[in-house]
Amino acid sequence: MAINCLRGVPKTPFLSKPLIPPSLLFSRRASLVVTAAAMSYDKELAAAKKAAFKLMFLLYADFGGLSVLGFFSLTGKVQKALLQSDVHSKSDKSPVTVADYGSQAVVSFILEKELPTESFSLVAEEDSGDLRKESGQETLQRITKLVNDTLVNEEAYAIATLSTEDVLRAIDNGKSEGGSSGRHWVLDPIDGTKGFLRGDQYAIALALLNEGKVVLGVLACPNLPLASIGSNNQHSFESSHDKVGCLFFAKVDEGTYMQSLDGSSPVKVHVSAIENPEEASFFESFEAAHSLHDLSSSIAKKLGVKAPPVRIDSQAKYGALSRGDGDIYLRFPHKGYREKIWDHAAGSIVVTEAGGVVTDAAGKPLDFSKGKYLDLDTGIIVTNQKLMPSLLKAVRASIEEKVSSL
Ligand SMILES: Nc1ncnc2c1ncn2[C@@H]1O[C@H](COP(=O)(O)O)[C@@H](O)[C@H]1OP(=O)(O)O
Ligand SMILES: [Mg+2]
Ligand SMILES: [Mg+2]
Ligand SMILES: [Mg+2]
Repeated sequence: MAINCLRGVPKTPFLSKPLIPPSLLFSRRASLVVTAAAMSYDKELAAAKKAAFKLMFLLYADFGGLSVLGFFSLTGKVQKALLQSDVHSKSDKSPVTVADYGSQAVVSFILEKELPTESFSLVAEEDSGDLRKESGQETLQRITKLVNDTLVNEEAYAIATLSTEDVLRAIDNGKSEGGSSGRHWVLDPIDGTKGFLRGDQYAIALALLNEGKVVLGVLACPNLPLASIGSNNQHSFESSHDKVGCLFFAKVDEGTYMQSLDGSSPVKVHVSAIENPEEASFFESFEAAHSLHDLSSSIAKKLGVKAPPVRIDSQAKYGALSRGDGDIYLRFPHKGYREKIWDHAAGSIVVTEAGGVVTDAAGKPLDFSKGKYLDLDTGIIVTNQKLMPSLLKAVRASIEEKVSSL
């Protein structure tokens, strides 16, 4: 397996925290240290992984017959074909499916049930507006069935069958505005819906913000092969016989881990250690409408990158980069597009905890504390620490060239 990894599971963070020196006792700093020590986010991570794994099994293309969790009457292939056939268009013309809504309802429901003592705030992509209209009733019935099928084995929740109203409420839990104080979950229920519909890459991306910072992220990529998807290895994931389905997870200061669907232990992953741009490869969006491919290729040329771009959908790019499949991710949306926090929160912690760097085109860290939008300069660039200075230089030069040619 071409992954930079060390086998092992995360250590219990309590054991590695220093004791508080007497001089700090009763001071404001001491209370901050105590608070930080108390915040292991273990149960939050467990809840987030539970929701993401359930959805991975639900959406996994070649699930057929495998009944590890035993909660499906349909095989994955049939299930997924049904989900992919039910597509609607949102007001911004982007597609939304029963899977997007169903995934948001399932995550919202599981987080609330698993973390009953915490106040619950969720910033998520979908809302129930269209499902409350007459024209949305059939779709709402299908979503409700999907959610009930997914939760059927959760006896511990002691729930009766969920009604359509329960499902609408679970989706609308995602209406929080986020911000710089308190805790907020951030969810993209299906990131890369176009990739999902094509049978290519997509992700379920869930992160937790605390005081405006991402402290935990789970990125489930049901179609991502366990083997590297480096630049010489582009193929149709659906037809691949390789093992597919990877879940990445990261907690602040504890590294990034990857887990497969077969129940094996998580492996620690690292970004690549490449220093020479000539040996580097880069990821960008599959959809040209999502990112300026000509700007990326000008940057790559200036840097001296020789390999062609690896074009894949969704935050699977962050996951692949976190395990060293590629070295750079370039994202330059068309003018006027505003990036949302749910498109980067989980991916960014997965990469930074694996040793990488995520900034805007000006080299500033992403700021997740401003509500549902990221307020940033021009684009998003991701790479390892060694390559970042020369990448930033190439980005600046290419942007200047582009501006002066207009
Ligand atoms: N016009 C756009 N420009 C940039 N990103 C977009 C645009 N429209 C949708 N997106 C979002 O970009 C992300 C996918 O980008 P990519 O696959 O190119 O990396 C998704 O989050 C997608 O939303 P969605 O979550 O609805 O799929
Ligand atoms: Mg969408
Ligand atoms: Mg998205
Ligand atoms: Mg989405």
